[in-house]
Amino acid sequence: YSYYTFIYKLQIEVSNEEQWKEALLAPGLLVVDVYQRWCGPCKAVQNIFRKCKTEYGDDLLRFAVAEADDILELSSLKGKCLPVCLFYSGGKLLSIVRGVNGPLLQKTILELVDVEKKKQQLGSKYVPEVNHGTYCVVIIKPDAVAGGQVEAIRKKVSASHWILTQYTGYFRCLFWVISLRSNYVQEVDMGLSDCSIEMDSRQLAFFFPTLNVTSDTQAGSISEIQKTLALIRPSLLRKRKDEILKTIHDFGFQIAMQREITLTDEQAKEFYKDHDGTDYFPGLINQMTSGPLLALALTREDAVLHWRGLLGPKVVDEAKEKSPESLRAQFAIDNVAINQLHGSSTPEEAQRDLNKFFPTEHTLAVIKPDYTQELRDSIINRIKEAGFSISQVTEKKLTRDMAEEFYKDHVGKYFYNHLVDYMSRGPSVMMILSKENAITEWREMMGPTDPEQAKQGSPNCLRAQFAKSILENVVHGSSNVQHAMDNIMLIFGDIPKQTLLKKEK
Ligand SMILES: Nc1ncnc2c1ncn2[C@@H]1O[C@H](COP(=O)(O)OP(=O)(O)OP(=O)(O)O)[C@@H](O)[C@H]1O
Repeated sequence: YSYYTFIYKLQIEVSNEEQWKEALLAPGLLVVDVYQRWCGPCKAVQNIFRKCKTEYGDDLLRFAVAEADDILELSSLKGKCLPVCLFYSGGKLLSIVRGVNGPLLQKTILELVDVEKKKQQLGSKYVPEVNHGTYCVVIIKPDAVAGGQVEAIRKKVSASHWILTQYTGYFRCLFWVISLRSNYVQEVDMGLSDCSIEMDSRQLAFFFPTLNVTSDTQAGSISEIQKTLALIRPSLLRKRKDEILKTIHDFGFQIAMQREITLTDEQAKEFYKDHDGTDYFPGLINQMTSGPLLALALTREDAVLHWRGLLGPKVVDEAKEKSPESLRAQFAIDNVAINQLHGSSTPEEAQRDLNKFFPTEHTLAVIKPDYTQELRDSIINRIKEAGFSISQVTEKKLTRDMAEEFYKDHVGKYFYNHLVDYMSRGPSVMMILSKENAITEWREMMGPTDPEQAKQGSPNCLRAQFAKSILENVVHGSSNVQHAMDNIMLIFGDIPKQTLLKKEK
């Protein structure tokens, strides 16, 4: 097309890719009526366009007609031209209006021309306004979740003008709320038959009862943080450990706990006892015991469903064929028929799985003498906030004999007598803390022995914040399972031992 046709004709005709590119690059708003050969361009919309041109007409508003068959980008509209009008600026699709809807066409043109004017006036200072009122619910159906298509769908959403603001799991579906990044209505074509998108306030209210659609999109409350168990099987762990850990991280999971472990035949059979008798059972057990595997406790919102969604089909060949993007396809190991990644199927199963690989541990925590009531309460609050349960608690003054026994490993050190004096001069708070990984996590909360070193390396730890000196360093924690058992016995005697053993079962 030429400058002259543009001036004299209301709509330029675009009939090949070159013209399409040229039309998209020109400045201002481009309104394209997409038609199909058998019905021709829509006469009714031309009247509306002419009216708009006279009313708002300036060189920021251009019209075109294009045949769906001629242009690759428009080919998805074949059979759907009712008519369909597309609105472009700077080569980007901004909005779609279907059908001869005069008021909507006029309103859309007016709003978008207005945006073009602002862009022209403000240049690089122009910031698009965000319309918080436009929300959609995306339902990702079970087949798509199980088929490992979640990530492909997420990419499509974020490549468009939509932002994922909330998500939740329900039955075996994922529900997302997406909201518009920009100021106009736009349809999203996910190009996936498994994904239905609907705009319906009843759905929103049902699945996201706390969503406040008038609030800032980022402030919407994200669903609960969950934990799930992921297993990286021995062959993958040997060959591509760093890569799979990076991928897990990239997908927004935190690794709350990890443990490398070589399972015995018995342990593997117990873990997969529901699969006993299947033809793949011997291969699975063989693979599970062929070396160390890595057990991970992964956390993020809806961790269980998200991790399952990424894994894809269980059978490696099926994963490769149907969901090549899925992790089981991406991280398949040559000549190994068993998939390399496990994930719990439900939150209940996740809890059971996690307990197997990260059993509840008990540790002895002590708030050392001279604490104030306020300090005691604030340390106990921190303990609870960190997710420990306090299985037993007592306040008691150690006798000198008990203090000597408690710190017997330090006999002969220059600070030993001072330490025994300090520990026996007033009451201490003695607690049994229970949690997976309790020993390590409580020691991390305490921080290094010397508060000066603690202030440098971990300023939020208890010793950095409350310790007076390396000797009077506020808190104690067992250093290993044996110490924990010995000291719990020393302080609490026989009864809790039985309680603890019962809990461990
Ligand atoms: N160099 C030192 N000078 C003075 N006191 C020390 C010194 N090193 C350790 N202590 C005291 O002895 C306690 C036991 O020392 P240890 O090396 O076991 O440290 P910890 O395991 O960090 O502390 P805890 O056993 O009390 O949990 C310390 O908490 C501290 O009260």
